Amino acid sequence: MSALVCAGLEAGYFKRSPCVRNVDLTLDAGEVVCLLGPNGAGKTTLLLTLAGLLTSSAGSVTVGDSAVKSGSPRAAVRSGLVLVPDDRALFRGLSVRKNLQLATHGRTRGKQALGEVLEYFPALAARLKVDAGQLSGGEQQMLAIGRALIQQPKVLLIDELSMGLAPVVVESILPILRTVAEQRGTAVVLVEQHVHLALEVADRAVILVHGEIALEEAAAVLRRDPSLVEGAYLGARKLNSTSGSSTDL
Ligand SMILES: Nc1ncnc2c1ncn2[C@@H]1O[C@H](COP(=O)(O)OP(=O)(O)OP(=O)(O)O)[C@@H](O)[C@H]1O
Repeated sequence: MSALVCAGLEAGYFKRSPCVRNVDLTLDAGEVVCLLGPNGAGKTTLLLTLAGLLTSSAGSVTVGDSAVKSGSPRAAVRSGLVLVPDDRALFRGLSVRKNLQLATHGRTRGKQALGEVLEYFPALAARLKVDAGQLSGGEQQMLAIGRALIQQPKVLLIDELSMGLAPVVVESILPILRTVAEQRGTAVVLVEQHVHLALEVADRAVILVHGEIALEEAAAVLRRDPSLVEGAYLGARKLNSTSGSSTDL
């Protein structure tokens, strides 16, 4: 059974002009998919819709064998869809420990889950008493991912993992996601601007252009032939040459 099936998904901010259309996406348990695409392609919109923070105007989302109610963050989390948003949404004035403990609220095995997170991110174990706002960008991202992992996601959605981070920091975090996917069977959808780094850890890439899937291909194929990625992006740039994409191909 697939971890996530998204069929004919359509969503956006205005009724008659969806900015994500016809999205069919299936992820197996333990699979890491990087969601790529130029600025404004609809990557964040798709993740927000999967996380129930936007209501879809068409299509369906299924996690395991359960249909997920659209537009309900609570239903999404209960189904196992957990989002790490691009702003990380940490409680900056609370300690690392408190941020993690809050995520254990209402969870059975909360303490064990917290311990597991510290095993994935030993850097956080040394910073438990420090306020989240005092952490480095990389540590904040680890905390945001750690907090999401405490929710025991079946599907982990990570938006702009590298936002504000040096590539070397991104390189240290990405393999941990791979390990999480392999050890826990968590499916991961990763939005990442450093395309070559994302392709190193992903099984598959999905390239969104103007809200629709323009290319879906095994990461190994795209690593061997990056021109396929460039081709999909360039198609978008021809139509939108002033957008100033910040993506690092
Ligand atoms: N809150 C909003 N209200 C109205 N339109 C929005 C809103 N957020 C995004 N959009 C528009 O929706 C479209 C898709 O944006 P989205 O942020 O999903 O793209 P993205 O692929 O994540 O881009 P980026 O890489 O720049 O973050 C864009 O045209 C954007 O201008």
